[in-house]
Amino acid sequence: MNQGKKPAVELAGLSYTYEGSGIKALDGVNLKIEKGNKVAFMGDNGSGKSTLFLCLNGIHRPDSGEISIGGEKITYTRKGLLDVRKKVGIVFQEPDSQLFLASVYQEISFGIMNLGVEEQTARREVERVMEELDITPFRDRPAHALSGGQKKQVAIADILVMHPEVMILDEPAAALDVTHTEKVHRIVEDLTKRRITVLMATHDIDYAYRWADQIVLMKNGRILKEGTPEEVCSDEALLKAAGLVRPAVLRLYEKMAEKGFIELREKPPKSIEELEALIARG
Ligand SMILES: Nc1ncnc2c1ncn2[C@@H]1O[C@H](COP(=O)(O)OP(=O)(O)OP(=O)(O)O)[C@@H](O)[C@H]1O
Repeated sequence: MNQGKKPAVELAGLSYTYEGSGIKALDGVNLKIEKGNKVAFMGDNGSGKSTLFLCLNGIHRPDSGEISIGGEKITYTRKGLLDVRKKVGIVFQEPDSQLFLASVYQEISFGIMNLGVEEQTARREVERVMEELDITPFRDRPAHALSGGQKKQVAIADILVMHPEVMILDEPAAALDVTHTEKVHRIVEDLTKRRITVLMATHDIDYAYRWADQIVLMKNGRILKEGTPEEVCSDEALLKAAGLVRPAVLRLYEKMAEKGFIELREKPPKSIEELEALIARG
Protein backbone atom coordinates (compact mmCIF):
# COMPACT_ATOMS: atom_id res chain seq x y z
CA MET A 1 0.00 0.00 0.00
CA ASN A 2 1.29 3.46 -0.91
CA GLN A 3 2.55 5.55 2.01
CA GLY A 4 0.01 8.14 3.12
CA LYS A 5 -2.83 6.64 1.05
CA LYS A 6 -5.87 5.70 3.11
CA PRO A 7 -7.38 2.31 2.36
CA ALA A 8 -10.90 2.46 0.92
CA VAL A 9 -12.01 0.01 3.61
CA GLU A 10 -10.27 -1.03 6.81
CA LEU A 11 -11.64 -3.48 9.36
CA ALA A 12 -9.98 -4.08 12.72
CA GLY A 13 -11.10 -6.85 15.06
CA LEU A 14 -14.67 -6.85 13.77
CA SER A 15 -17.09 -9.15 15.62
CA TYR A 16 -20.85 -9.48 15.38
CA THR A 17 -23.37 -11.83 16.99
CA TYR A 18 -27.06 -11.86 15.98
CA GLU A 19 -29.15 -11.21 19.06
CA GLY A 20 -30.27 -14.40 20.74
CA SER A 21 -28.33 -16.69 18.35
CA GLY A 22 -25.11 -17.07 20.34
CA ILE A 23 -23.27 -17.64 17.02
CA LYS A 24 -20.49 -15.26 16.15
CA ALA A 25 -21.42 -14.38 12.58
CA LEU A 26 -18.18 -12.35 12.48
CA ASP A 27 -15.31 -13.24 14.74
CA GLY A 28 -12.35 -10.85 14.82
CA VAL A 29 -12.12 -9.85 11.16
CA ASN A 30 -9.12 -7.73 10.08
CA LEU A 31 -8.89 -6.55 6.49
CA LYS A 32 -7.57 -3.73 4.30
CA ILE A 33 -8.88 -2.94 0.83
CA GLU A 34 -7.24 -0.37 -1.42
CA LYS A 35 -9.20 2.21 -3.39
CA GLY A 36 -10.38 0.96 -6.76
CA ASN A 37 -9.77 -2.70 -5.93
CA LYS A 38 -12.07 -5.47 -7.09
CA VAL A 39 -12.57 -7.81 -4.18
CA ALA A 40 -14.33 -11.18 -4.28
CA PHE A 41 -15.69 -12.54 -0.99
CA MET A 42 -16.04 -16.30 -1.06
CA GLY A 43 -17.01 -19.04 1.38
CA ASP A 44 -19.78 -21.44 2.32
CA ASN A 45 -23.35 -20.33 3.00
CA GLY A 46 -23.36 -18.83 6.48
CA SER A 47 -19.64 -17.96 6.53
CA GLY A 48 -20.39 -14.29 7.29
CA LYS A 49 -20.18 -12.46 3.95
CA SER A 50 -23.59 -10.75 4.11
CA THR A 51 -23.15 -9.88 7.77
CA LEU A 52 -19.83 -8.23 6.96
CA PHE A 53 -21.48 -6.23 4.17
CA LEU A 54 -24.29 -5.10 6.46
CA CYS A 55 -21.72 -3.90 9.00
CA LEU A 56 -19.88 -2.01 6.26
CA ASN A 57 -22.72 0.37 5.55
CA GLY A 58 -23.84 0.70 9.12
CA ILE A 59 -26.99 -1.48 9.00
CA HIS A 60 -25.45 -3.74 11.67
CA ARG A 61 -23.41 -2.25 14.48
CA PRO A 62 -20.53 -4.58 15.41
CA ASP A 63 -20.20 -5.84 19.01
CA SER A 64 -16.55 -4.91 18.88
CA GLY A 65 -13.93 -3.68 16.44
CA GLU A 66 -13.74 -0.73 14.09
CA ILE A 67 -14.61 0.03 10.48
CA SER A 68 -13.03 2.87 8.49
CA ILE A 69 -14.20 3.97 5.07
CA GLY A 70 -11.74 6.16 3.17
CA GLY A 71 -9.78 6.59 6.40
CA GLU A 72 -12.76 7.74 8.49
CA LYS A 73 -14.15 5.59 11.27
CA ILE A 74 -17.86 4.84 11.14
CA THR A 75 -19.69 6.52 13.99
CA TYR A 76 -23.16 5.41 14.97
CA THR A 77 -24.77 8.83 15.25
CA ARG A 78 -27.51 9.90 12.81
CA LYS A 79 -25.00 11.96 10.85
CA GLY A 80 -22.35 9.24 10.95
CA LEU A 81 -24.77 6.68 9.56
CA LEU A 82 -25.98 9.02 6.84
CA ASP A 83 -22.36 9.64 5.85
CA VAL A 84 -21.52 5.96 5.63
CA ARG A 85 -24.64 5.18 3.59
CA LYS A 86 -23.63 7.84 1.08
CA LYS A 87 -20.18 6.33 0.78
CA VAL A 88 -21.08 2.62 0.80
CA GLY A 89 -23.90 1.31 -1.39
CA ILE A 90 -25.23 -2.24 -1.21
CA VAL A 91 -27.00 -4.13 -3.97
CA PHE A 92 -28.77 -6.90 -2.11
CA GLN A 93 -28.87 -10.52 -3.19
CA GLU A 94 -32.65 -10.36 -3.57
CA PRO A 95 -33.53 -7.16 -5.53
CA ASP A 96 -37.16 -7.30 -4.35
CA SER A 97 -36.00 -6.20 -0.88
CA GLN A 98 -34.61 -3.03 -2.47
CA LEU A 99 -37.29 -2.06 -5.02
CA PHE A 100 -40.63 -0.77 -3.83
CA LEU A 101 -41.73 2.27 -5.86
CA ALA A 102 -44.30 2.60 -8.65
CA SER A 103 -41.96 2.94 -11.64
CA VAL A 104 -38.36 2.15 -12.49
CA TYR A 105 -37.72 5.88 -13.03
CA GLN A 106 -39.12 6.80 -9.60
CA GLU A 107 -37.18 3.96 -8.05
CA ILE A 108 -33.84 5.17 -9.38
CA SER A 109 -34.62 8.84 -8.61
CA PHE A 110 -35.63 8.23 -4.99
CA GLY A 111 -32.21 7.86 -3.37
CA ILE A 112 -30.47 10.70 -5.19
CA MET A 113 -33.39 13.11 -4.61
CA ASN A 114 -33.20 12.31 -0.91
CA LEU A 115 -29.50 13.12 -0.82
CA GLY A 116 -30.43 16.76 -1.37
CA VAL A 117 -28.94 16.95 -4.88
CA GLU A 118 -30.40 19.81 -6.94
CA GLU A 119 -33.38 18.48 -8.94
CA GLN A 120 -32.16 19.14 -12.47
CA THR A 121 -28.75 17.65 -11.73
CA ALA A 122 -30.40 14.61 -10.14
CA ARG A 123 -32.69 14.12 -13.16
CA ARG A 124 -29.75 14.36 -15.56
CA GLU A 125 -27.82 11.80 -13.55
CA VAL A 126 -30.79 9.40 -13.42
CA GLU A 127 -31.17 9.64 -17.22
CA ARG A 128 -27.45 9.06 -17.70
CA VAL A 129 -27.34 5.96 -15.48
CA MET A 130 -30.52 4.53 -17.07
CA GLU A 131 -28.99 4.96 -20.52
CA GLU A 132 -25.68 3.48 -19.46
CA LEU A 133 -27.27 0.41 -17.90
CA ASP A 134 -29.76 -0.18 -20.77
CA ILE A 135 -32.73 0.53 -18.53
CA THR A 136 -34.39 3.29 -20.59
CA PRO A 137 -36.69 0.88 -22.55
CA PHE A 138 -38.48 -0.15 -19.34
CA ARG A 139 -38.19 3.10 -17.38
CA ASP A 140 -41.97 3.55 -16.93
CA ARG A 141 -42.78 -0.01 -15.91
CA PRO A 142 -43.32 -0.99 -12.26
CA ALA A 143 -40.09 -2.47 -10.88
CA HIS A 144 -41.90 -5.43 -9.30
CA ALA A 145 -43.14 -6.52 -12.76
CA LEU A 146 -39.66 -6.85 -14.29
CA SER A 147 -37.65 -10.03 -14.84
CA GLY A 148 -34.98 -11.02 -12.31
CA GLY A 149 -32.17 -9.74 -14.56
CA GLN A 150 -33.90 -6.42 -15.23
CA LYS A 151 -34.56 -5.99 -11.49
CA LYS A 152 -30.89 -6.54 -10.83
CA GLN A 153 -29.99 -3.83 -13.38
CA VAL A 154 -32.39 -1.41 -11.65
CA ALA A 155 -31.04 -2.31 -8.19
CA ILE A 156 -27.50 -1.53 -9.40
CA ALA A 157 -28.63 1.75 -11.02
CA ASP A 158 -30.40 2.67 -7.78
CA ILE A 159 -27.07 2.64 -5.95
CA LEU A 160 -24.79 3.77 -8.77
CA VAL A 161 -26.71 7.01 -9.28
CA MET A 162 -25.64 8.09 -5.78
CA HIS A 163 -21.92 7.87 -6.66
CA PRO A 164 -20.77 5.62 -3.84
CA GLU A 165 -17.05 5.27 -3.07
CA VAL A 166 -17.58 1.61 -2.27
CA MET A 167 -20.13 -0.57 -4.00
CA ILE A 168 -21.11 -3.91 -2.51
CA LEU A 169 -22.80 -6.56 -4.62
CA ASP A 170 -24.13 -9.61 -2.83
CA GLU A 171 -24.09 -12.42 -5.42
CA PRO A 172 -25.18 -10.17 -8.30
CA ALA A 173 -25.40 -13.01 -10.83
CA ALA A 174 -27.41 -15.41 -8.64
CA ALA A 175 -30.33 -16.92 -10.58
CA LEU A 176 -29.58 -14.96 -13.79
CA ASP A 177 -29.39 -16.47 -17.27
CA VAL A 178 -26.16 -16.28 -19.30
CA THR A 179 -27.10 -13.04 -21.11
CA HIS A 180 -28.03 -11.20 -17.91
CA THR A 181 -25.03 -12.59 -16.06
CA GLU A 182 -22.79 -11.19 -18.81
CA LYS A 183 -24.62 -7.89 -18.68
CA VAL A 184 -24.17 -7.60 -14.91
CA HIS A 185 -20.51 -8.54 -15.25
CA ARG A 186 -20.04 -5.83 -17.89
CA ILE A 187 -21.69 -3.25 -15.61
CA VAL A 188 -19.42 -4.34 -12.76
CA GLU A 189 -16.37 -4.02 -15.01
CA ASP A 190 -17.40 -0.45 -15.86
CA LEU A 191 -17.67 0.42 -12.15
CA THR A 192 -14.02 -0.32 -11.58
CA LYS A 193 -12.99 1.79 -14.57
CA ARG A 194 -14.34 4.72 -12.53
CA ARG A 195 -12.21 3.78 -9.54
CA ILE A 196 -15.18 2.66 -7.45
CA THR A 197 -14.03 0.03 -4.99
CA VAL A 198 -16.17 -3.06 -5.64
CA LEU A 199 -16.80 -5.80 -3.08
CA MET A 200 -18.67 -8.80 -4.39
CA ALA A 201 -19.86 -12.01 -2.77
CA THR A 202 -19.77 -14.84 -5.25
CA HIS A 203 -19.68 -18.63 -5.28
CA ASP A 204 -18.14 -18.65 -8.76
CA ILE A 205 -14.41 -19.31 -8.32
CA ASP A 206 -13.74 -19.15 -12.08
CA TYR A 207 -15.18 -15.64 -12.24
CA ALA A 208 -13.49 -14.52 -9.01
CA TYR A 209 -10.11 -15.77 -10.26
CA ARG A 210 -10.51 -13.92 -13.55
CA TRP A 211 -12.07 -10.72 -12.22
CA ALA A 212 -10.74 -9.93 -8.76
CA ASP A 213 -7.60 -8.13 -7.59
CA GLN A 214 -8.10 -9.61 -4.13
CA ILE A 215 -9.99 -12.68 -2.91
CA VAL A 216 -11.18 -12.97 0.69
CA LEU A 217 -11.98 -16.54 1.78
CA MET A 218 -14.31 -16.74 4.75
CA LYS A 219 -15.41 -19.51 7.08
CA ASN A 220 -17.36 -19.39 10.34
CA GLY A 221 -17.12 -15.62 10.58
CA ARG A 222 -13.36 -15.53 10.10
CA ILE A 223 -11.02 -14.86 7.22
CA LEU A 224 -9.30 -18.11 6.26
CA LYS A 225 -7.07 -16.32 3.76
CA GLU A 226 -6.95 -13.18 1.68
CA GLY A 227 -4.63 -12.20 -1.13
CA THR A 228 -4.33 -12.07 -4.90
CA PRO A 229 -6.32 -14.67 -6.86
CA GLU A 230 -3.01 -16.43 -7.63
CA GLU A 231 -2.09 -16.62 -3.92
CA VAL A 232 -5.49 -17.81 -2.79
CA CYS A 233 -6.08 -20.24 -5.66
CA SER A 234 -2.68 -21.93 -5.32
CA ASP A 235 -3.73 -23.55 -2.03
CA GLU A 236 -6.00 -26.48 -2.86
CA ALA A 237 -6.46 -27.60 0.77
CA LEU A 238 -7.45 -24.12 1.86
CA LEU A 239 -9.99 -23.79 -0.95
CA LYS A 240 -11.40 -27.17 0.02
CA ALA A 241 -11.79 -25.98 3.61
CA ALA A 242 -13.91 -23.12 2.24
CA GLY A 243 -16.00 -25.55 0.16
CA LEU A 244 -14.33 -24.60 -3.14
CA VAL A 245 -12.22 -26.22 -5.86
CA ARG A 246 -9.43 -24.59 -7.88
CA PRO A 247 -10.47 -22.62 -10.99
CA ALA A 248 -11.13 -24.91 -13.99
CA VAL A 249 -8.71 -22.97 -16.21
CA LEU A 250 -5.80 -23.62 -13.80
CA ARG A 251 -6.57 -27.33 -13.53
CA LEU A 252 -6.79 -27.66 -17.31
CA TYR A 253 -3.64 -25.60 -17.88
CA GLU A 254 -1.58 -27.69 -15.47
CA LYS A 255 -2.91 -30.97 -16.89
CA MET A 256 -2.06 -29.86 -20.44
CA ALA A 257 1.44 -28.82 -19.36
CA GLU A 258 1.90 -32.18 -17.60
CA LYS A 259 0.98 -33.98 -20.82
CA GLY A 260 3.41 -31.79 -22.80
CA PHE A 261 0.83 -29.92 -24.89
CA ILE A 262 1.99 -26.50 -23.59
CA GLU A 263 4.79 -25.12 -21.43
CA LEU A 264 4.15 -23.66 -17.98
CA ARG A 265 4.47 -19.87 -17.96
CA GLU A 266 5.35 -17.44 -15.23
CA LYS A 267 1.81 -16.07 -15.37
CA PRO A 268 -0.85 -18.77 -15.71
CA PRO A 269 -3.88 -17.96 -17.88
CA LYS A 270 -6.86 -16.25 -16.23
CA SER A 271 -9.54 -17.47 -18.58
CA ILE A 272 -10.33 -20.22 -21.08
CA GLU A 273 -9.74 -17.64 -23.85
CA GLU A 274 -6.22 -17.00 -22.55
CA LEU A 275 -5.60 -20.75 -22.36
CA GLU A 276 -6.84 -21.15 -25.95
CA ALA A 277 -4.38 -18.48 -27.06
CA LEU A 278 -1.54 -20.36 -25.30
CA ILE A 279 -2.53 -23.62 -27.02
CA ALA A 280 -2.69 -21.87 -30.40
CA ARG A 281 0.88 -20.62 -29.84
CA GLY A 282 1.96 -24.13 -28.81
N1 LIG B 1 -31.03 -12.48 10.89
C1 LIG B 1 -30.26 -13.43 11.43
N2 LIG B 1 -30.51 -13.90 12.70
C2 LIG B 1 -29.73 -14.83 13.27
N3 LIG B 1 -28.66 -15.38 12.68
C3 LIG B 1 -28.35 -14.96 11.43
C4 LIG B 1 -29.13 -13.97 10.74
N4 LIG B 1 -28.59 -13.75 9.52
C5 LIG B 1 -27.52 -14.57 9.45
N5 LIG B 1 -27.37 -15.29 10.58
C6 LIG B 1 -26.31 -16.28 10.88
O1 LIG B 1 -25.05 -15.60 10.80
C7 LIG B 1 -24.08 -16.42 10.17
C8 LIG B 1 -23.50 -15.70 8.96
O2 LIG B 1 -24.53 -15.56 7.98
P1 LIG B 1 -24.36 -14.67 6.66
O3 LIG B 1 -25.72 -14.47 6.10
O4 LIG B 1 -23.56 -13.49 6.98
O5 LIG B 1 -23.51 -15.67 5.74
P2 LIG B 1 -23.18 -15.60 4.17
O6 LIG B 1 -21.75 -15.98 4.04
O7 LIG B 1 -23.59 -14.31 3.61
O8 LIG B 1 -24.09 -16.75 3.58
P3 LIG B 1 -24.75 -16.96 2.09
O9 LIG B 1 -23.64 -17.41 1.17
O10 LIG B 1 -25.76 -18.02 2.35
O11 LIG B 1 -25.37 -15.66 1.67
C9 LIG B 1 -24.77 -17.75 9.87
O12 LIG B 1 -24.50 -18.65 10.93
C10 LIG B 1 -26.24 -17.39 9.84
O13 LIG B 1 -27.05 -18.47 10.21
